Amino acid sequence: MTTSLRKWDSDPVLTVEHLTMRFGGLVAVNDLSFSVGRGDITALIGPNGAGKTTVFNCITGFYKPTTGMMSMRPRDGSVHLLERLPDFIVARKAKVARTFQNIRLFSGMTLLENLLVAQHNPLMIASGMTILGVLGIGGYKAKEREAIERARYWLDKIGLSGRADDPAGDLPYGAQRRLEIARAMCTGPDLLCLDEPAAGLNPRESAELNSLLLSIREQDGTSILLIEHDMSVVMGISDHVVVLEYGTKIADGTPTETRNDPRVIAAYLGVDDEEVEEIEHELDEVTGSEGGRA
Ligand SMILES: Nc1ncnc2c1ncn2[C@@H]1O[C@H](COP(=O)(O)OP(=O)(O)OP(=O)(O)O)[C@@H](O)[C@H]1O
Repeated sequence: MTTSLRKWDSDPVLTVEHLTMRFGGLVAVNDLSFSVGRGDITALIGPNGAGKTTVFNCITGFYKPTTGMMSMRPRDGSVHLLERLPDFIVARKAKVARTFQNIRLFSGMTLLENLLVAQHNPLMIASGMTILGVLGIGGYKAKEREAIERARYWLDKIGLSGRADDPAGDLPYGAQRRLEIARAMCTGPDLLCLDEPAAGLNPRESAELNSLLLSIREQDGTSILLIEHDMSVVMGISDHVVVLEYGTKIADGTPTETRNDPRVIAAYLGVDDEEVEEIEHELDEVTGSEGGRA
């Protein structure tokens, strides 16, 4: 990818500037700035405790950051400063959806019901919160039909149409993960934030996940920000990788650039600062030159 194609510079959907999050004396995220390109798959990676989930919690309004600014620009041309919004407005107006590290489906509800619950807000608004909605007067019936169609579209896309009426809790683990992504997509987001979507998946499920995320990017035009430890997912499908260590950004670039960055290698191998130069030297020998790394 050449510099001119870096969407995160030329057309960012999300810009995070000088984000800091402190918990008492602990600085979980330290003066972090990065952008997510519109239509890109961006991976936020780093060792355990690096601050990745905290960044997600700030973006999605679960935490109010200590300092910093996060601007979200959905396709409708609006601009939203996420640090000023409560979480339900982040989802509804700024069009940011998320999944969590631990699956949070309604396991007793059917697959279809899980996808309809995600669309509860627009349905309530269409009902006018009145008896008219219950009677099917006004736009409620049409909105309800749209919600069912959207749910069926996503069930089809994740390959689970045949199980629409089964309880979500009966699905195998990998299918539950896909259902969570479908549920987030039913809210019509411009930015989909996924917290370790490949955790616990076997290689076949991991490959299915990669295809699903690529098709979300290509067919639905939704930008994706994902936290992931599975390097086959990160390196296989990402356009852009941002690396954190102890809350601080240590690398930001294409997958190839970050994979070969000595600071990233050092962070993952857990080596000391002095050893980074040695690794840098070894990498130069392998790649032939400084420029060969990118
Ligand atoms: N609500 C909280 N209160 C206090 N400390 C917190 C809170 N949330 C996170 N932390 C601390 O902030 C640091 C970053 O945690 P975070 O969960 O963001 O890391 P992570 O990179 O997502 O880790 P992992 O890959 O293990 O999920 C850790 O030291 C964690 O203990």
